[in-house]
Amino acid sequence: MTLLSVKGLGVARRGRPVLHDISLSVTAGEVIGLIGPNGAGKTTLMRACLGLVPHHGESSLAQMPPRQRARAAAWMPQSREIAWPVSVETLVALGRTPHLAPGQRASEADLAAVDRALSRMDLQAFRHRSATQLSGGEQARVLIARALAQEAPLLMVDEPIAGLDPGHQIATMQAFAALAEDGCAVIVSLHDLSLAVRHCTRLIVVDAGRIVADGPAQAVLTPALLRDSFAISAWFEQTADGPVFQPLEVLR
Ligand SMILES: Nc1ncnc2c1ncn2[C@@H]1O[C@H](COP(=O)(O)OP(=O)(O)OP(=O)(O)O)[C@@H](O)[C@H]1O
Repeated sequence: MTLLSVKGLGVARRGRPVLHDISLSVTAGEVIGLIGPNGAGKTTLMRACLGLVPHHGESSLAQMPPRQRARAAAWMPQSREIAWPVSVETLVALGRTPHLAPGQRASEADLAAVDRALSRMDLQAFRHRSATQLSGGEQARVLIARALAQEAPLLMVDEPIAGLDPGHQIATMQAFAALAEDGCAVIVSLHDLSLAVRHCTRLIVVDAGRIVADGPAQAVLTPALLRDSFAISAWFEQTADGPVFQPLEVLR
């Protein structure tokens, strides 16, 4: 099942084109790692797909009315700001808003979705803590949990694992893989190519506002692409423990 279809998407910022002619489709079961150097256009691409920035071209999500879109896709932006000192549980429950009519209280099913999200992000012990009093990494996990609680078919997350400790980085990527196995899809932007290689079914490389590669890690992360887009060399092997990727040198 196709969960996102994009054709000829482009974005200009302050009159300068930053995204050019992007076409892609996302299918249930995929964990797509959106990778590329700083300023390449990853955030802009996700925001344009969601209709959050002016764009030209087509995105199936951008065309939906906001309420329908919020049920079709959950979005966790890069900004980690939590403004209100509400409990973790209350904040994560906000993820259920698209499923509630105005004034409607959360049902047993909504509370169960909140529990699942807290559990997936290892936050049960934090349930009653004030979200503003958590560490940066803990707050990031709360915001991921809020997006998970939405239980939308497509999850779009912008650098969700930045600032998480190694165990929670791996567990978060595994949670995304489990969602995909359950028939959802995930688009995750990230800079950690080692984790991208191990946990994503597909990598999309954005460079200077264009998709320059799209496919399985082995086909995408060639020495030439790593040199041209990331200016690095790397060691990349299929091992008995799965694919292992280690950046080695800067080539510039
Ligand atoms: N509001 C804005 N006004 C002007 N230019 C912008 C704006 N937002 C983004 N840009 C520019 O658009 C380009 C793409 O930015 P974007 O945030 O999408 O990159 P990114 O790939 O997500 O980068 P990073 O890995 O550093 O988060 C950059 O050149 C950036 O400076």
